[in-house]
Amino acid sequence: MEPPTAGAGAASPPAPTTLRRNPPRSARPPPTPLTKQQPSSLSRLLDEEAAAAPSASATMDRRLKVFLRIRPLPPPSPLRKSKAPKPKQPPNVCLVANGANSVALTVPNSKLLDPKRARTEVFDGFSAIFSPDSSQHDVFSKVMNPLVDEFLGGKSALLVAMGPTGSGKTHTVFGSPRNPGLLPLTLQHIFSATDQSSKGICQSQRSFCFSMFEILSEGKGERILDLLSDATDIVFQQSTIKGLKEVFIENFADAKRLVLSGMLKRSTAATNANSNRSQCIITIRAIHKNTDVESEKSLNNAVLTIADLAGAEREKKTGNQGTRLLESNFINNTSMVFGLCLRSLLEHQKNKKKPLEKHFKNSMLTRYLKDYLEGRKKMTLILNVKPGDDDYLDSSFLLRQASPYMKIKYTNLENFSEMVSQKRSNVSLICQENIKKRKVHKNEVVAVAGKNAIDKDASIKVSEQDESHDKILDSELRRVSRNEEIMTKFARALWTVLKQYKQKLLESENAAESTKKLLRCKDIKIMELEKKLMALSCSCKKFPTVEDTSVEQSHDVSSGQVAESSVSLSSQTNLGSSDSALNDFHSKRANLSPQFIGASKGSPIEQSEEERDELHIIAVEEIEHNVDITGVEHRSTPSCSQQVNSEALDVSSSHSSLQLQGMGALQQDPQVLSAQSERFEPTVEKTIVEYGCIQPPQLVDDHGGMYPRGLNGKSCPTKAPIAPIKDSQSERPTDKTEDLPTSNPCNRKNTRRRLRPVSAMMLKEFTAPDIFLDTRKEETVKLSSDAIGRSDKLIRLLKAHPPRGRA
Ligand SMILES: Nc1ncnc2c1ncn2[C@@H]1O[C@H](COP(=O)(O)OP(=O)(O)OP(=O)(O)O)[C@@H](O)[C@H]1O
Repeated sequence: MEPPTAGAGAASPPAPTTLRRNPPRSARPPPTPLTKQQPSSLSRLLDEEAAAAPSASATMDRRLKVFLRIRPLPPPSPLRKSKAPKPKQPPNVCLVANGANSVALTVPNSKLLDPKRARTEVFDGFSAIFSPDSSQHDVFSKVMNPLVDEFLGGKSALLVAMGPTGSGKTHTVFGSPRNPGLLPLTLQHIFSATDQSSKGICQSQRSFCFSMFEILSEGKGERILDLLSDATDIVFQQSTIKGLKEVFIENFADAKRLVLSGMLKRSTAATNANSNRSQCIITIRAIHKNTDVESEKSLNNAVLTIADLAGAEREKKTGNQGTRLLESNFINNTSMVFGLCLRSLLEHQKNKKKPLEKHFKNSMLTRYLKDYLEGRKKMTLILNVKPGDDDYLDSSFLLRQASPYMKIKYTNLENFSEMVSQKRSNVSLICQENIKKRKVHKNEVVAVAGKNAIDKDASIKVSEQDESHDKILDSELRRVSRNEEIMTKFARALWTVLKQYKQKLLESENAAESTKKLLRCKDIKIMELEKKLMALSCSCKKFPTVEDTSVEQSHDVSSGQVAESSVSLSSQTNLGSSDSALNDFHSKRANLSPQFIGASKGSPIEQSEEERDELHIIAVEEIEHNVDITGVEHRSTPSCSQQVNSEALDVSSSHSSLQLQGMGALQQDPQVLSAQSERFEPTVEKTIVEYGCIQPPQLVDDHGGMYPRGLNGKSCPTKAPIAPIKDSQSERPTDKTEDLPTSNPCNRKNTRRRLRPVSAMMLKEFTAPDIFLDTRKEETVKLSSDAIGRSDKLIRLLKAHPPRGRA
């Protein structure tokens, strides 16, 4: 029967796709001489190169060895055995060994998207493939025996068992009493070899230290548990474990007992997969007891390490939760970090420019195995896999992850270790020399530098240190100078700002000075106005008291002044200078207006009551008119004069009221006048209290005499005083009886209060600095206090000299 053609392919199943990973490299055959003649120089060279070139097996030896062990399929469960009928077909297997160094992984039908397109992956390049029927001894002989030999030869070695959970890692490493694993077989081999050597092959006597511990998760961290003791103070420091118990083992029986006790202590947790939840590490350290120096050197520091990693697991499969989930994460994380370290090493070996990443820092296990993961010591991997279809994903993941590791090379391990030790010794020597040389002067060091190599290195080191020191100093100086420059600029800017502020301050001081001067001028003006007002009031007071004296007319003396002069006369009479006042009045009389003159001439003394009343009315009107003129004048002057205006109004109104009183007093009986003067006393006091020492009730004239200036209308409720100026202006009464009731004390008071805020406001314009306002207040207070004293004096004088009424 002919094979199916391409055209008949539709009826036959499609050919499976096969991927090959890590195909074995064919070693280049050594060149063979063409003839048996005398070899030429070229052929000699080729021969030498062939001899120098490593053989294929030697190349393979230098690579990281990766073994694959396929565990047998688990036997059917007893329940299945008893009840279910025995399946005719064996369970499907996805992983089969298809050679000495390769396996084929076929995607199971259940995982195929297209069942017609089967897919198989072939993984080549393993050091050996152990089929499910392989024994522990087979594994030991191929995997462990070379490592033990190297260990006994003085080289450290590491075996790591990797694989998914339940794949047979623990079985491979520890085995069972009936079927011992790699560790028991190794111990047995070591002690059998030691026994042989002790029987005469080697004169040296060896002993070994055995330790066993595990790294397990604790919360979100990791911790170490010693499996040979109950010590709890175990600390991991720089790839070494402090506090870990190391037990001397001198024979296989002791070692076997220790392994069993450690196995019992190893923490296991019952998960669905019933797996170990920790990374177990066993170390065997060789100690040479002989005094032979060379043997001791070769055996020292040789450690054989076997690591049984916890199996990576999928959460979906195990159904872990809570703490178990944390453990699972820890296990998977450790496996991942382990793989990353090896991948980084491979990348670094492929391309030296790529740095060797420090992934080992991320896990305690990888930190402990740092030297192996960085390629300084030799390591061997044994991958444990399960061949069933159900484990396809785990097996595929592991094979894909680990197959690249086979390309990791261990080249020049001895040289590397020698180089490292040499480097370390050099470094220590240099450090010692540096400590010494630091005490010596730099020139002396340079002089001594040429004597020997160590001294040379030391001097170079010192000079390098000096250079670096100089560089640091330079950078520091630059930084300091930059800072200084910045500070200088800042200080300049600050100085400029301060200057500007100083200038502004001077300007404001000048403005304050000018304001002070202006205020002084205003004060002077106020004083002058007050004096003028006083003079006017004095001249007005003298008119009505003396009527038989001829006076000359004066253009600046008004009838109001004449009216006021009557008050002045009465007051002056009260003050005890009636004669001089009369003389003065006579002289002033000459200046009176013609109408007054006529009036006085007509009936100088024998004036009827009606005429006198008319004269009084005229006098009052004239006073009001005069005061109105004064008020208008003051209002027309700017701001500060408003104060004067208000004061003038006060004065004029007070004078008017006093004038009325005085005139009334002239008409009344002296006893009545004295009674009225008695009523003045409390009135004056009340007025002082009301004014709050702001408006002085009296003023002093140029001659030191005191004149009544402001007696409040309240003091004479029975006698109505003249109405406030504003009222009198607007409603100038033609009838005296209508005017009197409107000029009550209350109205007067209100008028005064209305004027005060205006004057205060205007004053404020000139007294922006508070200090001047305060000064002004002080002056006012002083004047008020003086006025109080004077009013008291006036009252006393009035009491002592009551005004005399006319006969
Ligand atoms: N090659 C083998 N031959 C016979 N039985 C095996 C083999 N490999 C494993 N087994 C059995 O499979 C079961 C699980 O094996 P083991 O405990 O070694 O798995 P594991 O990989 O260590 O799991 P975990 O990582 O979870 O601890 C054990 O009962 C063991 O006896």
